[in-house]
Amino acid sequence: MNHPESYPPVFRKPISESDDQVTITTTLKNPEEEEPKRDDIFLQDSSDPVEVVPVIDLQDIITNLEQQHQLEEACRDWGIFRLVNHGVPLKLISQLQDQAQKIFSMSFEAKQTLFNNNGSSSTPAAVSYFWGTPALTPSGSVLGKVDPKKINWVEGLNVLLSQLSDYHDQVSGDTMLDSFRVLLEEYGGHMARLAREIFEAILKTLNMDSKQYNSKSQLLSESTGFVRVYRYPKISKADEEEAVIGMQVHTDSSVISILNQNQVDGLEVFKDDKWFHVRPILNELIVNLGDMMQAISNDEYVSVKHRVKANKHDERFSICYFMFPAEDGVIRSSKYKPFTYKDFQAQVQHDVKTLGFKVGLERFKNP
Ligand SMILES: O=C(O)CCC(=O)C(=O)O
Ligand SMILES: [Fe+2]
Repeated sequence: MNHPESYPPVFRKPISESDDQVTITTTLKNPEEEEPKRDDIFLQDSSDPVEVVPVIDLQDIITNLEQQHQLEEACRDWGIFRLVNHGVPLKLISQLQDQAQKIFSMSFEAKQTLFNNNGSSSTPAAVSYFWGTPALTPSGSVLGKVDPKKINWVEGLNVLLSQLSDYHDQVSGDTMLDSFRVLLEEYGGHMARLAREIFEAILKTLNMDSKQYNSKSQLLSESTGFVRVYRYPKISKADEEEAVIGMQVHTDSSVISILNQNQVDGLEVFKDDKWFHVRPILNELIVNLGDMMQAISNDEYVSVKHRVKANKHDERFSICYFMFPAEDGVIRSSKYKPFTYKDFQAQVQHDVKTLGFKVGLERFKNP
């Protein structure tokens, strides 16, 4: 483990030696997920099927009928695809990855101080630091309780893109944070462009009548976009004996999520009762559909179940972007009661707090 002092204390010793007095807690457990079994340890060397995730060329999806057909198949059968020709400079991606690595290698205490004391409920922090769970409140603090035995071996920075301009004043003088902010702004701009273009192409494949909605921005609102930057520690030999997970099985609540990862394996998707690796390939982004896209498409398309395995060879970094419908935009489709993203988010927060897991779309299905 590089810079052990940079990790949350619980990650510094093998899980078998951890005491159970962990103060943060939660789990966003998928109700369909079975308890991890000894033979389902989330490790890297298992004999999972190799990946065959479809590849989509962004340049072609608006105009090329064949690519539109492939996009439709990818959304229907997988809910995830690799994106090529996306126009995001490789240099920007690698600079952002480098900067994130530098920030994560600061001491745990420094990260806690730097990122957790600068927000209020009316103005949430632009960047907040969390670990052990991906389940956060909209303003970026940890939601609910974590079962210490099911800690997600991940730490992250939650970046509210709409708050980044204010962040400028807070970080002035800190060169590292200021260049992180500048890179995030540029990256966020590219992600919003991609989400819009992909969404447009997806609506086309659905032959959706946009008159059903007052405007498309109800379904996909740029102001909701946020970024999560993750570091997954390399796990130690002793931890292999335990069921270690990087990130537990879940579906995203978003319309669209866009991911870039360093060259370290971990992400897996669930299809036809099997887990598939989504291997990192240089200069490709991974796009997955979330719950809101599934509802908008009236279940034609899938919000894909995915998870991240712990890796015993290397640290893994990933940067995920999520875009949502406007809070008050009503989603209407015959399989669901009309609902807004605000309703959905409130229900998810309630379920995670009271039940310990996200129930998700089932809550809004018509009987
Ligand atoms: O780190 C990854 O590859 C995936 C993260 C993820 O699934 C999420 O943040 O929802
Ligand atoms: Fe996810």
